[in-house]
Amino acid sequence: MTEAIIGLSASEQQLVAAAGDVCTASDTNTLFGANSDLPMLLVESAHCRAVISLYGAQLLSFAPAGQRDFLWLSPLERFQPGQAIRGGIPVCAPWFGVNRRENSLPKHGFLRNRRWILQSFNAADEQVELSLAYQSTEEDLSLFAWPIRAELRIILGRELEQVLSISNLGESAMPLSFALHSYLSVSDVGEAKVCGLDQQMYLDNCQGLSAFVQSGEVSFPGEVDRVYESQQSAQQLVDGQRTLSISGVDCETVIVWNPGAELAQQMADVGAYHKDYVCVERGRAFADEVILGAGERHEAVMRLASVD
Ligand SMILES: O=P(O)(O)OC[C@H]1O[C@H](O)[C@H](O)[C@@H](O)[C@@H]1O
Repeated sequence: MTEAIIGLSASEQQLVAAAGDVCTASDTNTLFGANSDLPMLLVESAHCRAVISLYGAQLLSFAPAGQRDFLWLSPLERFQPGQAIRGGIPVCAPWFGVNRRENSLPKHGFLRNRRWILQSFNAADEQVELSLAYQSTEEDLSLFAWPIRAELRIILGRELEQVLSISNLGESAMPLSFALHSYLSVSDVGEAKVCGLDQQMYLDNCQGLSAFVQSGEVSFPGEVDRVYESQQSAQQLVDGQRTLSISGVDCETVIVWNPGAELAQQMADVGAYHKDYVCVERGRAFADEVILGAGERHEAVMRLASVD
């Protein structure tokens, strides 16, 4: 057994071994030269290359063959256990942003800071599909009173699909908000535009969540932090020669975020690299929050595709 798979359980190692050349168990030191050894999966198929962190069930890199990475991962990231990884697609749940009932709780819930379990891996001709799961612990109940089970299916082909499902294992109705918080790579945030939100109402998180109406495309002259509720259609991130489409099912809240130069300077893991990404997130938050009855489950799908 090599050092690289020490962080995996026996059943995870079996799944990786059965996948053959398509999947390799690795770690943050091997892949990113970090001073840590968080377990990572490297997927290399005929159609794409991807890196998945078992901490947070976080896809960190996804590049279809012949294309540049869809995702941004901070070059300053240090991959320390218990700290959210800056980049890729963090799973923010069971609440999004500041908890609106108890604002002292950690931002964006706890799922992005937990070790998920690899529960299946299937490689077919056109795509690779893996699923990761997390079931909340006694410790989590002090943060969120309802026990939950979360499952994330990651489907990797020439496009990317993520299916997040969260079940309420408790005995009473549970408030759920969440986001698949995609950090999308751009060549220059100053030139990037997000289309598909014209004339939509948004809550401006830079102005105390006051409501405004979007006029035209979203551009990024400085800090932008906006929440568009109840969006049924797709958005497009236009970045020079590349356009990415972001769409979803049962995740109608779209969050568009870039901290801008000034705020980024105060973020140790962003700094000048804020120019290299735009977040176009999909989830359910604010007016789109879900109330899940005892035993109920919510499933959301997000798709990212290049439309060049
Ligand atoms: O720094 P984090 O906790 O990862 O949050 C990063 C960002 O997430 C979302 O996009 C929010 O709308 C922003 O207000 C927040 O700054």
